[in-house]
Amino acid sequence: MTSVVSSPPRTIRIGSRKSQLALVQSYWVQEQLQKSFPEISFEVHTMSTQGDKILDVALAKIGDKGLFTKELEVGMLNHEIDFAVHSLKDLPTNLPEGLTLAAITERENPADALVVHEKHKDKQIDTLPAGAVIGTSSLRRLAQLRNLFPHFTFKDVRGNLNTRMNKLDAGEYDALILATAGLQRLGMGDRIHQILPKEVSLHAVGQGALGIECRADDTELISLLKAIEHPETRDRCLAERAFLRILEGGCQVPIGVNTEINGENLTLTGIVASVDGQKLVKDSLTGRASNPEALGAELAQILRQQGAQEILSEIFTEIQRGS
Ligand SMILES: NCc1[nH]cc(CCC(=O)O)c1CC(=O)O
Repeated sequence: MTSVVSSPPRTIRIGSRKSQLALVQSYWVQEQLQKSFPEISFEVHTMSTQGDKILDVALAKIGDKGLFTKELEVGMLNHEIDFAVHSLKDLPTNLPEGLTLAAITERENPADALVVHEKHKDKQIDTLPAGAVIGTSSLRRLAQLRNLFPHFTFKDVRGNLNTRMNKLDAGEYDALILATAGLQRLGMGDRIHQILPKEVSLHAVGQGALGIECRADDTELISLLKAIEHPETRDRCLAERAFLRILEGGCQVPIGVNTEINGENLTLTGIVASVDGQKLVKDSLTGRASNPEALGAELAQILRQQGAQEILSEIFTEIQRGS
């Protein structure tokens, strides 16, 4: 037989955080790629990120973006790993020089979910009693719920999903607000008591989707990764990310979105709220799904004209003062 010159089979190293959710997501991506490319070997390499180490400080006060992604990005730039799997909502809208968002996978239900203590099993978000202690670590959830339900008490909650559930079941909270997608991926979908409608809570940008980041010059890998991209999720998430990119200014802020695709059209709804839930700017825009980033940017400008910038500037000043 004549020998054929071919490049040696490539091993592709996937970088993942060590959290249970991150591992489930990374192994899912590995499995999908392995099915599409049986001749390539895909290995998962784990790394701790800053966000995994700081567990006792409210996330909103740490304020820095990229808390869950930085170490993985350094690993890619140093060629220790080839790509990283992120919960898209944890991936900053501006990536470091040299890296790119290569693919976005099909999203789970992006909505927030209400999880209740057993004693409230006959209740919904709008029938929980006054003074009910609601656990959330997100300013976005806090602001929107405070606006509609000022009679609740809101308390920060950190730790992995099991820790949070244990705190709820032990009676430290009456209910928690968590991402539907995270609960489903970790096999705790049965704890979802109510999926919050978009009138109650607009979800985070990119919630429920996975973002795959790699070196911008690794064109071979980028074309492989397209095999697991979900075009509709990508269009929706690119509109959401463009909206956030224009509005944000350096920390976790109460910004929520919803997107829907109808045929050729994409509808983006966005909200910017003050942390006390008193001020709230919300609007929707429909345009061609083929130009999602322009739509996101345009909605951001519309909300700015309606006062979003004042709300955001106030939040940045408060955080800088350390309040
Ligand atoms: N901020 C932490 C985080 N990052 C991704 C998810 C859940 C999965 C997802 O939204 O994709 C969560 C937990 C939560 O918000 O309840």
